[in-house]
Amino acid sequence: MIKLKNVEKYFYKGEEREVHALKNINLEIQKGEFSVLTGSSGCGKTTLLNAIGLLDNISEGEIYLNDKEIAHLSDAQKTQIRLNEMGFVFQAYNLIPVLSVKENIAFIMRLQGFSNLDIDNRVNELAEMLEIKNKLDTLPSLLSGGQQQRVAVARAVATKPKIILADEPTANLDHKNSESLMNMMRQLNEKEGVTILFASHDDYVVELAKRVIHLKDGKIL
Ligand SMILES: Nc1ncnc2c1ncn2[C@@H]1O[C@H](COP(=O)(O)OP(=O)(O)OP(=O)(O)O)[C@@H](O)[C@H]1O
Repeated sequence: MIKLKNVEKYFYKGEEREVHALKNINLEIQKGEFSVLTGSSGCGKTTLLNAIGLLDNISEGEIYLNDKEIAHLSDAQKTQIRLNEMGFVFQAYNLIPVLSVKENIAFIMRLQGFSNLDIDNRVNELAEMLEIKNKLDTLPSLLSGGQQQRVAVARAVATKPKIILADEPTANLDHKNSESLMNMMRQLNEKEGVTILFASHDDYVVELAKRVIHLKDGKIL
């Protein structure tokens, strides 16, 4: 469903100094995969996730989503693809502090114009699966880190996007919460068939993925 062809990314720092952050990346992610991007700090994991998620432009190459080239669309078209086809989970949970947990989960659904009934049903279904049902009326700041990250996952999957991109989703969690978050993402992958691609340098988290993609110095090993 996702295909990268000869993708290159350069960052320019000042006039001459450049960082060649992605080098000739060729990668295919199939529908329903549960994959992790791994490698040491600075190897390009975030850059690659941001490229696939259309959060940053690539310097060369092509990116396809279901056979449609998406890396060279207009900003407005990219925004539509991000909104309608992708879900994002970041290490800082990026929840909206003034909205309840329920409204945070519902946020993207509201942007997409789902009915109140559909929103209620979906929020309840996810809250049950992610064990945050008794927290729906709470503000995010009153939750633990693990609970906040589960809300972020619920928000990302609420509209049933084609792919979830997660950058170090367990970075701020202890071992127990990391394990529980990974199990929940895996459950979502298996129950709802969501394609998941996440970045992590935590060996223990990497082991829980079904496919491991190693990056080193901007290249896939
Ligand atoms: N905005 C930027 N401007 C200049 N250089 C950048 C920028 N973003 C990333 N880089 C460089 O690109 C390379 C890849 O960085 P990236 O953040 O993708 O690595 P990473 O594998 O995600 O690292 P970490 O595990 O530490 O988050 C690094 O050399 C980094 O310094």
